[in-house]
Amino acid sequence: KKYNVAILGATGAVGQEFLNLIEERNFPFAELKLLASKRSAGKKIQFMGKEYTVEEATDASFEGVDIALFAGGAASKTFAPAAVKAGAVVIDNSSAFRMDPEVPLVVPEVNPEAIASHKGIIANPNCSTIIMVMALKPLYDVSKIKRIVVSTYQAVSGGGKEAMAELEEQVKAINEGREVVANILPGASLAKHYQIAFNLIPQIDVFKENLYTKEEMKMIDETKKIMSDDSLRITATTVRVPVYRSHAESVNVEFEDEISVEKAREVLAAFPGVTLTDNPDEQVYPMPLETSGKDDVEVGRIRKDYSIDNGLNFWVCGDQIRKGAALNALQIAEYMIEHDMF
Ligand SMILES: O=C(O)CCCc1cccc(C(=O)O)c1C(=O)O
Repeated sequence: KKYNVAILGATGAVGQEFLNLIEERNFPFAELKLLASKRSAGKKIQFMGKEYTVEEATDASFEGVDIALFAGGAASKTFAPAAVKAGAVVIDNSSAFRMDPEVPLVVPEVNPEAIASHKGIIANPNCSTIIMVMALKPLYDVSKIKRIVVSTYQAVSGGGKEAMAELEEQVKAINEGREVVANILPGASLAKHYQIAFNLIPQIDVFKENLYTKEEMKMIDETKKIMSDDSLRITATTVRVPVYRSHAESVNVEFEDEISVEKAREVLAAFPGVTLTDNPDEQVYPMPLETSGKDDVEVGRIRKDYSIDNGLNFWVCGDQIRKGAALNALQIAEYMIEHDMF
């Protein structure tokens, strides 16, 4: 069986990755519609030997569409109702519906059982959340998690193509002795912008009343929903780093019971979508340059946290555009096809 697919936000970094993955994974599509804002409409995209013209998204765009892949951003809130009404299943990479009790928030390797309760929209979690829960799930199955402390080192790709271009341009300007310009990071709509080249910016998205950023609160709130455990104690610090495509995260976990490093390595190595990259004797550990372009998240630096009972530390890296966004969303659609849920 083949499915009529629409990609909303087809011209952005995530939209482009959807196309790469649809081809690479032989996703069974019949018709393919590329939708974007008025600004990008009319753009021609070559895909699998055919030329597609990007159309401006309207409510009518979703007639006859079976699977609507939303790359993210504000358009999701605008068009999700019409897409659902047209009978499409929306897999939305934006935060618009993630915390809606009617909307499953899914990482297919972690909580696939949540998909069945969908009412037309399935939410793709925030990239940093996806990457972290891929490592947490196999460990949680061994012993219930009490508390998580995570610090992230997030690639500029999370700020979109423009943020990637900004890093590249700043490095060039520095090498050529030209003035360094910052217009995008830490966020295009924020009042102040800072150089990211050779710098770290401890702000991703806006600050909330509680002095956390939206990105930090997403990791906290979304992880509880995905793990179905509101008793989880989580704190997060999310930082922008001068890396192109992969996010890295330092995670500290306190469990109910002790888990040995050996046991942790065993269950992580066995978990689909995770690669164990952990051998200090050989200086082997995950690095963003290595995980970019790959499907799996990689886990290493696994060690006991001797400062508490039943604690472990680990380091996890994953491609933010791939498993952090487009791959996870496409895997949700693949799961639904495999389990005949359309
Ligand atoms: O910056 C990063 O490294 C990740 C940010 C991802 C992101 C960017 C803009 C808007 C949203 C959003 O949907 O709210 C999201 C999201 O939460 O997926």
